[in-house]
Amino acid sequence: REALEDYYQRNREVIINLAKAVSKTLGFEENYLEKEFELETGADVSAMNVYPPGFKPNTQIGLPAHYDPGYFGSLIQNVNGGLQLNYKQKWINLDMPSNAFFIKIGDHAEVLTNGKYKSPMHRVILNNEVRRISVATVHGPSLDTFVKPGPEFVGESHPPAYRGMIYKDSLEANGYHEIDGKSCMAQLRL
Ligand SMILES: O=C(O)CCC(=O)C(=O)O
Ligand SMILES: [Fe+2]
Repeated sequence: REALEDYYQRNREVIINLAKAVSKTLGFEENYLEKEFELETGADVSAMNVYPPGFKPNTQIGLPAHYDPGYFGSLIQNVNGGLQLNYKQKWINLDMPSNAFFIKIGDHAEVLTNGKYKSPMHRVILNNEVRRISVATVHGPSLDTFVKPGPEFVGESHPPAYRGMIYKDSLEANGYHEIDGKSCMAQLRL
């Protein structure tokens, strides 16, 4: 329990610092994302996943294709291999050592940036030999935050590509992170 608390605390420090760095990269002041997503009361949800070894060589699905809500998603795992990201309609294996920390863009960063940043579709393939354990955390805005494309990302050549929604409602649209291939993105895309 102590180790987990320590992990989540440090995890959040990294995430908030990354939010500052990304805000600056986007050309804003460093608290831009923290303000837009009201991160003082941000809602993080974490899942600990255990995947058994597979029986057939690298084909069995451990977790079907889906998108994650939130602005960033972070991941640690005990063995390399398993997570695949969809890029240009192809599945790419994430090559990530077991001592690494992986962060990806979530659906609500895609909405805020009006599609400038993309939330990758991903899935998990069972490893043949070993059991895989992962801790995946969805870093979300405050539950009451209304997330819509930021005015800075909308213009004549960039009409809004997503509708706005209260974060809590988009979690509901997402089936509260039930993995069934469904995503709030289907309802947010215009
Ligand atoms: O176990 C993993 O690598 C990913 C888990 C995941 O995508 C999730 O919990 O949303
Ligand atoms: Fe996921």
